[in-house]
Amino acid sequence: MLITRRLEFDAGHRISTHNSQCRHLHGHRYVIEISLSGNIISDEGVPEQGMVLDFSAIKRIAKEIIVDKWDHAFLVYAGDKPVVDFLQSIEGHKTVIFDSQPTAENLAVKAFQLLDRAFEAAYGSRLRLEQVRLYETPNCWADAKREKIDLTNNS
Ligand SMILES: Nc1nc2c(c(=O)[nH]1)N=C([C@H](O)[C@H](O)COP(=O)(O)OP(=O)(O)OP(=O)(O)O)CN2
Ligand SMILES: [Zn+2]
Repeated sequence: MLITRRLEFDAGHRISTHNSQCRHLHGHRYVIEISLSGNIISDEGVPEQGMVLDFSAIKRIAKEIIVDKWDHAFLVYAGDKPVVDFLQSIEGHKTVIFDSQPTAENLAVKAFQLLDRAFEAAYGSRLRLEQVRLYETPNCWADAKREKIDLTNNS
């Protein structure tokens, strides 16, 4: 069985190497959809009877690991030096520095790597993170699927 929980957050970014609009500082209402596979719990009378996992448990982990950290932050590539320097000159600014450009693709992969570790720590082999879908706009999204991404570089 596959279940999915959707959450939303706001963040700023730019793609410093982009050849058009996206090189400018701007923001998005991002949407993240987290899909997990597992068996439906059939134990009689337990709170999660009939569920793979309570959707609120997915929300709790996603908020702690991704949403609360990225929401109202500026997501910036470490190699985008002018912007990194600018953001660091603002005392207390909420900035998240990535080792790659903050495209929908790279953010989906990063979210997958972080969430995979968290769900594995919490639920072991009972559940498996299968996909993280990240919408940058209602019309543009990227899917990080387990079988398609590198899980070795997840620092
Ligand atoms: N493959 C990717 N292409 C682009 C990315 C990306 O992350 N991966 N990102 C951008 C920009 O960040 C940009 O904000 C996307 O905006 P845009 O292409 O304008 O998307 P819209 O949904 O707003 O498009 P409309 O045609 O205006 O509806 C660019 N490319
Ligand atoms: Zn953008």
